[in-house]
Amino acid sequence: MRSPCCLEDRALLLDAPFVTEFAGRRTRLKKQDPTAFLGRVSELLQKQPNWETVVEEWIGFGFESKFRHNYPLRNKKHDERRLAIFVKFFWYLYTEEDAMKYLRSQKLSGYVQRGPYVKEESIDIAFPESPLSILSDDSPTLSHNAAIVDISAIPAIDHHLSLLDVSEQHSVPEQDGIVPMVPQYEAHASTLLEGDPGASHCLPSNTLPREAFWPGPNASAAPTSPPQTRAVEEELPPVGPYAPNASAAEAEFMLHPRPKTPENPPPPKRGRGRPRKPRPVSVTETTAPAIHPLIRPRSPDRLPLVPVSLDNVVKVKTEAAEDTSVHEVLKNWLDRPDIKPAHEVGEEMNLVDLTQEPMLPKPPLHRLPPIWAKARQEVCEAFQWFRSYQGGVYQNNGTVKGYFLSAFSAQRDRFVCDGKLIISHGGGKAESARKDGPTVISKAAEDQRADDSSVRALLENYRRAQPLVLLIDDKYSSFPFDLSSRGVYMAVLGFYRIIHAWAEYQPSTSNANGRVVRWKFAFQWCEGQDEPWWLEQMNSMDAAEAGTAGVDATQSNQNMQVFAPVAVPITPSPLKPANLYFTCRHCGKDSPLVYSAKACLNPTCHVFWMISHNKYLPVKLDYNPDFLSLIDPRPLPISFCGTLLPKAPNPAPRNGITTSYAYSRGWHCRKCGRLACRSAWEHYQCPNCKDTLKIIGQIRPAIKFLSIQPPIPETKEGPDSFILDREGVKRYPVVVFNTSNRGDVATRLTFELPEDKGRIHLIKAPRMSNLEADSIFEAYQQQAADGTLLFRRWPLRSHKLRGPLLTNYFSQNSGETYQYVGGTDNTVPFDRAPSAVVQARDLIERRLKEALGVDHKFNEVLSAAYMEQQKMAFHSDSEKGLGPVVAGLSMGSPALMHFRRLLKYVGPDEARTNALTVILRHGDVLVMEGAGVQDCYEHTVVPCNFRIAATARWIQPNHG
Ligand SMILES: O=C(O)CCC(=O)C(=O)O
Repeated sequence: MRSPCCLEDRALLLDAPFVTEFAGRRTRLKKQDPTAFLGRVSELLQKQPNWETVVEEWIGFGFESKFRHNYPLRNKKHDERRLAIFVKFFWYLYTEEDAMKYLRSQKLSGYVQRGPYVKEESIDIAFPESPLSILSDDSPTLSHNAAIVDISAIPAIDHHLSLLDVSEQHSVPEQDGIVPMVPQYEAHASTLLEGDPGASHCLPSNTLPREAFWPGPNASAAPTSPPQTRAVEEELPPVGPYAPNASAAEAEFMLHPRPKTPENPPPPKRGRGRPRKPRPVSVTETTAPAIHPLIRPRSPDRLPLVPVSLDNVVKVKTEAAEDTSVHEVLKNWLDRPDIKPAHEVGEEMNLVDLTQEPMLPKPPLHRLPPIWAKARQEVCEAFQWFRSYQGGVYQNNGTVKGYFLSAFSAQRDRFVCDGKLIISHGGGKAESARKDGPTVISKAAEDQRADDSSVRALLENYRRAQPLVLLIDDKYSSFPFDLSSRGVYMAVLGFYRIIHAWAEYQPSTSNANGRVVRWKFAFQWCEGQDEPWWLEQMNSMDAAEAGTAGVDATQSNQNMQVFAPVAVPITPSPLKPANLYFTCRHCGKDSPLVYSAKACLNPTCHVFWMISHNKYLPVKLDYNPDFLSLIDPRPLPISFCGTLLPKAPNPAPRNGITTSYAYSRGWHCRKCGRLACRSAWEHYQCPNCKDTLKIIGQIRPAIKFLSIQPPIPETKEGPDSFILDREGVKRYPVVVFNTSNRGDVATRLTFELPEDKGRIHLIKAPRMSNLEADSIFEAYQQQAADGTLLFRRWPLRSHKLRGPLLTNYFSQNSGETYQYVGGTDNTVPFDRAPSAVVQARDLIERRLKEALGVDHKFNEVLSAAYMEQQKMAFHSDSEKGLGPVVAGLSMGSPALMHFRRLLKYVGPDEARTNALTVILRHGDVLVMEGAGVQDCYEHTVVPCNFRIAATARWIQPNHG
C-alpha cells in the first residue's frame, strides 16, 4: 500500500484492500451498519506488509503526539483502535460521508485537524472502477465520481504534449554542423532565452551549433557546471504546441487563470518571476545547452527490423485509449489475446512483464562484441562488473555495478540514439512462476518501492551519477542485431550513467489492483570510452541504405564529438534540465517530463500518474521527444577508465601460488572477446578460439596447510574430529588400532545414523600414513600440472541457468564411469589411470582393512581438486549400481563435511539441520557404509583452502 500524502488521501482508495473490498459495496452497505464488514477489511489490511507504517504516517497528518501517547504502537488493543479509525475514515471517504466529521465525532484525545492539507491542497480523486467492480451489483455508482472536483485546484496539465512528432523533428535536415530548430520550438526557446542566460538551459535539443553546447577538448574555458536548473510547475512552458490543439475548455483554463481572491489564492511564485517576452533566436547563438551535443537521435524507424517498443502491439487495442480511465485501460489489457500467464510465455521463470515483444528477424552480427559469453556463469566468473547468477541487477556496497537487459522488456522500454540512450524498467517484483515438481507456483506482481533493495541501489547510482555497466542477452529485443547469429548469449555494452529515474503504473493482470508500480531508468552512454561497438555495423548499414557504401563507416560518426575527460567538471549529482523537469505542487518533488502528457511520477504522491483530477495517463503514451535525448555531458570518471575489460590473469605468479581464489575465476580472451570459466587445471583456454595460457605454479606441500583451523563454532560438541552429532546420530567410543607401518597407531570414530540407515567412520591419519598422503598429494599436483591427470570442471546435468553450468571444483574419474560428474568423457580406465589415483585407492583399501577389518575392493575413484573457496555442494552418491561402501581420502587443507536428511524425509514443520558434521584433515579417510547413507541423507564438503580428495567406490560394471 502506498504512503498517504494527507489525511484525506483518496488515492489510498485505489490500493488493496480498499480497491478490492469497497468497490461495488457502497450502496448496499451504506444502508446498514458496516462494522462487521470493516472488521474484515481491517484484517485484510493487516496482511499488507507496510500497513503499520501507512497508518502511522496517516496519523501524522491529523493527530498530535498526545494521540500517539494515548494510543501507543505495538500495543495490540491500541493498534486495533488505530486501525479501526483508519479503515472507517476511508470508508466514509469512499461513501462520500463527511469523514472529517467522523474523526471529530470520535472525540479522540490528541486529534487535531492540521493545516493546509485538508481540502485546499488535495485533489479530489474520483474512484475508478477496479476490474472486480465490473461484476458488482452497484458498480455504476463507482464510476467517475465527480463529487468535489474543482478544476482550479488542479495544476496546469498539458494533455497535448503528445502532439510533437519525433520523426518530424528528426526529419529536418542538418546543415553545416548546425542542427536546425524545429519551428514549433522556436518561440518557446526564445521566450526562455530572453535576458536570462540560465534560462537557455531550457532549450530543447538540436537547436544550437554543437560547439556551442559544451566546449570540446580545444575549448579555452571549461564551463563551471552543467545545467542544473529546472522549471517549477507554474512556470512550465508547454513542451508541445499547446494552444492549437487544446480543447476550448483547456485553452480557457490556460489563458484565463482563476481570479485571485482570498479564497482562491494564486499559486505560490517560485523561480524566475515574470514570464519573458518572446524574441527571435539565432541558431548561431552560443549558450550552454540542456542537451548533450552528441545527440544524433535516430528515430526508431531508422532501425527498420527492430521493434522498438511494445506500444505498436498495444495500439491495436488502445487506439481510442488516448484519454481513458484506468478502468478502460485495464479492460483493454485484459482483452488482449496475447496476454498469457507468465509461465506460458517465458523460458526462464523469472518474468518481468506479462508481455513480450515479438522478436522480429534482425540482421546478423558482423563481428563478435569486445566482451561476450555463451553462459551466465562465464560472465559471473570472468567479468567483475556482473556477478549475479540470478536477477538482472548486480549490486555491491549499496550501488549497482552491472545491469542486465534481458528478454522481458516492459512497455515503453527504449533503445534510442544508437543505443546511447536506453530506457528500462528495473528492480524485480515481477510476476513469476516457479516449478515445484509438476506444480507451477505463480506469484503475483507487486509494486516496486523506492526502498526495495535493487531500486534503492539504482537510485543511489542516479544520485551519485555513478556509472554502471549494461549487459544484454540475445533475447533483448530492442538491440538491433541478432547476437545468436554468432553464438553470443550475453554481451557487454559499456558504461552508462542513469540520467533519469521515475516510477509509473503498468497494467498487471496478476495483481489485485490491476496495475503495479514500476521504476524506470534512463541510461546514457558515458563518453570517454571508445564508441559503442555496434555503431560501426549500424553506420555501415546506414551507408548501404543511403547508397554511400564503401565510404569509411566512421565518417558518419564525425558529428560524434568526444569530450576530453579533464575538460569537464564532474558533478556527482543528477542533472535536471529545466525543459525536462517540473516540480509537482502536491508533493513538491521533481518529476521528469517523460511522456507526451505530464504527470507526477513520484509514486507516493496522491496525484501520481494522474493526468487530471480523475484520469490516469493513457496506456498509449508517446515519449516527449526532448526526453529521448542525451543530456549528460560528463564523461566517464577517470577512476572508471580502462576498468571495463577484465584484467588478464598472471599465469606464472612469482610466489608460485596458483590455487588461490583469483585463479579459480574466469578470464577474458583478448583475441575473440569471449569470457570463459577456468575449466582446466593446467591452463586457461578460450572455448571459442582455443587461445591458451599455460599456468605455471609451484607444487604445494601438505605441511603448508596443516595449521589451518576450520571455522569451528564455539558450540562445538565433540573433540577435534567432529563438531556435532544430532537428530539421533549415535557416536561410538574411539577405537585405537595398529597400522601396517610398524609402531604406527591410529584411531577411528564411528557414528551410526538413526533407524539403521548406515554408519559413518572417520579414520584419523596416523603419522606414517600421513607421509604417504603427503607424497600422493604432491603426485596429484605434479600430474595435474603436466597433463597426465586431466582435472576439469564438468557441466552439471541439470540446472536453471542459460548455457552450461560447470561444477565448482575440478575432477577426474578413473575406473568405472561415474555418470554423476562428466560420465565417460571424464573417465580413464584403471589400467591407464594416473599413478597418484592408483596410490590413493591403494591407501584407502589398506586403511579400511586396518581400521575396520574389511577387505573391500574399489573399481572407481573420483578425484576432486578444490582451489580456495571452491566446494562440493550437497548431493548424495545415487549412481546406479553403486556398492554400499564409499570411502574418501582427504589431502591438503582441512574441510568440513556435513550430512543432512534428504528433503523428502523432513516433515513440513520441521527445520532441516545438519545431523552430523566432521572435520576431514590431511590423510584422513572417511567411510560411508550402507545404502541408507545415500538414500536418506546428502552430504557436502567445504574445504578451508586448497585440497584434493580421492573418493573410491565400487560400481557395477556396465551399469550406465
Ligand atoms: O571429500 C570430498 O571432497 C567429497 C567427496 C564426495 O562427496 C563425493 O565424491 O561424492
